[in-house]
Amino acid sequence: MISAWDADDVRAAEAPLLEAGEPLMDRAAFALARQVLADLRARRRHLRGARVVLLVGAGNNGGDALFAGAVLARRGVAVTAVLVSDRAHDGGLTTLRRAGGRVVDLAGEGPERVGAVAAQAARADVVVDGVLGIGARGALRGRAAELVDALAEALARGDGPADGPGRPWVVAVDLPSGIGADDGTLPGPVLPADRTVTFGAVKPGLLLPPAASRCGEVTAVDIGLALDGPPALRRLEAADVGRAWPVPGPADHKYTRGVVGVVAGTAAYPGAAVLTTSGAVRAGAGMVRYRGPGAVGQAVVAARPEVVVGPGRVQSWVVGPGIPSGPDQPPDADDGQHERGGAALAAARGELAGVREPAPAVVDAGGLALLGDRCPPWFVLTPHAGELTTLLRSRGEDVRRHEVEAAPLRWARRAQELTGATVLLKGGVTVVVGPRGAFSQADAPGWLATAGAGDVLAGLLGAMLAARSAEVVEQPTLAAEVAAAAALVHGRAARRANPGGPVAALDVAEAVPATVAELVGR
Ligand SMILES: NC(=O)C1=CN([C@@H]2O[C@H](COP(=O)(O)OP(=O)(O)OC[C@H]3O[C@@H](n4cnc5c(N)ncnc54)[C@H](O)[C@@H]3O)[C@@H](O)[C@H]2O)[C@@H](O)CC1
Ligand SMILES: [K+]
Repeated sequence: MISAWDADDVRAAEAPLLEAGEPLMDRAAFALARQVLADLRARRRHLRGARVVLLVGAGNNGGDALFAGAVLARRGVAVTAVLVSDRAHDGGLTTLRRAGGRVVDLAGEGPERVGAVAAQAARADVVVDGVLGIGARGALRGRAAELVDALAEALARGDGPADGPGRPWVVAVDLPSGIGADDGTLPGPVLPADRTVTFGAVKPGLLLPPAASRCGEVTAVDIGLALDGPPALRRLEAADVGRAWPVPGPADHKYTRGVVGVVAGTAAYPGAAVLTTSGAVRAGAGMVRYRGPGAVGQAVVAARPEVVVGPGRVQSWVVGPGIPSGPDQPPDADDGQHERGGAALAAARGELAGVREPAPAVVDAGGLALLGDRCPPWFVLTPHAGELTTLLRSRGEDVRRHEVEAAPLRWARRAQELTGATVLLKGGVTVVVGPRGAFSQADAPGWLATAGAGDVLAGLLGAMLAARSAEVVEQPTLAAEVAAAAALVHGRAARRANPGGPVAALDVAEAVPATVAELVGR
């Protein structure tokens, strides 16, 4: 598991150590220098003659870069520090100069000089981005913004060392300067990094869209901070999911494995019913019950003879894939699925006459229009950004889709607060928010963005919730963890279905059993 802490928590953990005189910056800078040396060695035969440009801001982030630059200079690397602010870390600057580093001051310079320096930096072997760290407030401003803009443009054009592999390797210090450390937003220009060396703890912004795609490989360095509060964000890894997977024993039967009830698909969209039930069957549900129009039920059974059509005991519900949601739908276009979905959600709340036990529910697509005012945390909503926008707007938030995409954690959290449910926001990186704690999962290849993939995820998640039905209802935080695990399995199954190439949704479902076997076999 990767845990990430907000900037304030990192600062609070640093404070007592700094007071005690612990050399945190030395540790950070030394680790940064070691990583840059390793990256240089991977790219060229000799350190001597290698060129490193440091982009240096006013604060301690720039200090880290300057001290690391001094270590590099002592190893024979040609180091140039470009100061983008009126101030720079005094000790760092003196140390770099003593080690033989050059300093270029951009304070008071015009756009021409900024352009020339950017062109020089574009010919370095490594650019170290130490403009801003966790002290950043809003978008990069002034000279820093101009330089980063010019350099990002030069790098995108492919200007770079004639004898090198095309362009410099960019290493961000703590985080790519100008991203939102806590929320992964991109308020302004950012120099995309190939690697981010982050100190003390991973910051949530490094794991969250849209900033995560600007961070490259994230290398976390321990500088001795004790972060003992709960992390702001977590990311499950394969071993976490393997450990938690309920592997059946000799005493298990279909009801201990979990029965998934699926309300999905209509005559117009029968495929969603096939894909959702396939996802649930392939994830190892004890049994899958389909609830829907007869003709769709026949298609489901033809594809998956394991599925039982009709009512009966259910330990988790999946409501909504392939069910229309728009107000412009004629009332009979849903083949009775809204009514079945409403009954399923009432049963899942524990409010249906004759149903004693509440049960977890996955609420997807058209099911989202069936939610009441407040939901229990064992309801997992699985919208994409467009559906989340509709949900938020229906609850009074004046928000547009592009705003949701620009700050997915913020808006998933808002939807969690407004509904009480657990929210899984689908995307290239999946964000899950429960009543306490959030996850981000980046397991899926881009190829997974294909019609029907979400239906498979809904079925897969339904099966995972059914297997731990009572626990999920009892522990308000568990649904989010199970949802994050489902996103991991889904993404890995897509990779397994066709490594490096296109996948169809049903192929993803078919790849789930082998994916799970690999996870639990660890
Ligand atoms: N506190 C510590 O002891 C440690 C801090 N470390 C480093 O220190 C960093 C935090 O240092 P600071 O708190 O000095 O903050 P930063 O270095 O992130 O930047 C703060 C400075 O940037 C300016 N600034 C803020 N927003 C700006 C914007 N949008 N455009 C232009 N300038 C802006 C501020 O005026 C301030 O002077 C961490 O990210 C990490 O790299 C590490 O050395 C480890 C130890
Ligand atoms: K930085």
